[in-house]
Amino acid sequence: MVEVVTVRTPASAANLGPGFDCMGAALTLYNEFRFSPLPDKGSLDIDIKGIDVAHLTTEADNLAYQSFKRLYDRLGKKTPGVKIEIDMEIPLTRGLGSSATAIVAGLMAANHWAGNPLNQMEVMELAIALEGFPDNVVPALLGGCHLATKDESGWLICDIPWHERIIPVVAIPNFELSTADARKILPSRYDRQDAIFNISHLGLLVRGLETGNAEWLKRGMEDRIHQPYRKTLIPGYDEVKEAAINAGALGVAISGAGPTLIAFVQADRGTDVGTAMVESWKTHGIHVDALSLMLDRKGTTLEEG
Ligand SMILES: Nc1ncnc2c1ncn2[C@@H]1O[C@H](COP(=O)(O)OP(=O)(O)O)[C@@H](O)[C@H]1O
Ligand SMILES: N[C@@H](CCOP(=O)(O)O)C(=O)O
Repeated sequence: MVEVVTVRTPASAANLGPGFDCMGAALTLYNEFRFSPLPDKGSLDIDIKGIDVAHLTTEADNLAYQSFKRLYDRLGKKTPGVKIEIDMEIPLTRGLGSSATAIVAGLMAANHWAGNPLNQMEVMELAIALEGFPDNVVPALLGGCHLATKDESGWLICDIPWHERIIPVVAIPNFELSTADARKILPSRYDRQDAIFNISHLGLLVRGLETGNAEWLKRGMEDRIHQPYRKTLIPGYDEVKEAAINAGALGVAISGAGPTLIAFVQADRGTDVGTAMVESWKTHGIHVDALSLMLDRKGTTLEEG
């Protein structure tokens, strides 16, 4: 008999500038998913509360259920009846990895109910395949800041040291930008100089995160693979970024596919930087919530009951 399980999964900021489709960090903002058994195989009941619930389906195409079912399909087993209660804290479609939380939670719960036939790496590979890129699901699952790369021998996950004085501040505008739409506008080929720019800046960013070095962080969050294209979808991007830097941000980048911007600050500058971003966006008629968060170091947790 399977038990009720509660899965708590953190938000994530992917890319962090030059780490497009490979690097991301888990943040202390969470969605919670409670899975309870229903007697009839294949039956489903979904109940969602919290932020942005009106935008989510409670039918079988819900991403948490799709992911839950995907694991049973992979095992060649019939999906058991399940009630999923979701408590949303992470705003939807804003570049904070809400889709990754649904994928990771569905897979983790199903794996647990099935008796853990897949190890953590196998669950992660399934999650990456469902999301299409690794930089949200990997930090969401493991916590911390991670880089993921793949070659013919499979995925390799590398943890990125994070200086304890670096605080992530996210400014979340009140409009949505779907990741699919924000990927469509990217070119499929890049100039060699742009590739070199990104490779060198990712190196700077990694060392900046490790040491807290302000110059390395500021320049290390620049990139030429996605931000120059995506900023055209984010009204006020240049001004808001400048306002954050003037208020003391160490560096600023689009969080994931946007429209949220993430600034790194030193401990005591979170409020100043958040307020500067809110005020700057206000001049474009855009309401913004600014949150001073921390790096989540635990990743996804699963508890019985
Ligand atoms: N808690 C959730 N439960 C079910 N589906 C979710 C949940 N969170 C996100 N999703 C799905 O993910 C989509 C948003 O994904 P995406 O455009 O990648 O934005 P984000 O940056 O928030 O991940 C939603 O439209 C919805 O289909
Ligand atoms: N690397 C992806 C990350 C998307 O993150 P999300 O939180 O916006 O879903 C991309 O940049 O497309």
